[in-house]
Amino acid sequence: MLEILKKSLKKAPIVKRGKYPYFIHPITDGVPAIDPKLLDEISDYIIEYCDMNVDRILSIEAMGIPLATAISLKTGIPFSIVRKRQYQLPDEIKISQSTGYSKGELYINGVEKKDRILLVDDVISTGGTLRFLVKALEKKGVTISDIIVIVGRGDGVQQLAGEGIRVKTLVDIAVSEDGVSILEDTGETN
Ligand SMILES: O=P(O)(O)OC[C@H]1O[C@H](OP(=O)(O)OP(=O)(O)O)[C@H](O)[C@@H]1O
Ligand code: HPA
Repeated sequence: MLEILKKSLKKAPIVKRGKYPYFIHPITDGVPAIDPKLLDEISDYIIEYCDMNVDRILSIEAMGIPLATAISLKTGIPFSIVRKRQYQLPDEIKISQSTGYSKGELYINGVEKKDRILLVDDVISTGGTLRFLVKALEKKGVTISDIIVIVGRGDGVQQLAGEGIRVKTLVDIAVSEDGVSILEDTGETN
């Protein structure tokens, strides 16, 4: 199950961003290239595993976009993108983004209070990005059917679980300066 994803993760190179060992992978970086077979494998799995009874898929710029596109094409469900750019639309929600290696702002547009959404992203590490996003969506009154993330690393999933936010991952990994290893049977979907 998810063999293309696991095989490709084991080959991911590591670079240091400050002290943070950052793995580089097609799904999390678009580098070196996204194999359509990989996207196909992942999107089929998500459609099978998640509650797809939703009005909208919500993804986060940048690397949530190919995932949401693939799922949208297969299901006919439209998707919105949480952007790093401000639009100054009347209902825009600004949130802080904090990862293991960066800080910035994200801007939510295109979701309505009555919406039921599937939230999809490429990777969770500290959980900083999803924490603020989920809280802002809940405050707006949006219903989140599932939060699905392709790769789990670090303790973000556990941290958020402790705060009542359930994140499903397809594959969990450990990352060191030497490379990526797959943690079998630790993710909720494995
Ligand atoms: O759990 P966290 O520590 O918050 O890290 C996860 C976030 O980090 C990446 O965002 P980034 O803005 O770096 O990525 P991208 O523009 O390459 O998608 C990724 O897409 C997640 O949104
Ligand atoms: O190690 C990583 N690689 C790619 N994207 C990421 N987002 C958070 N951590 C990482």
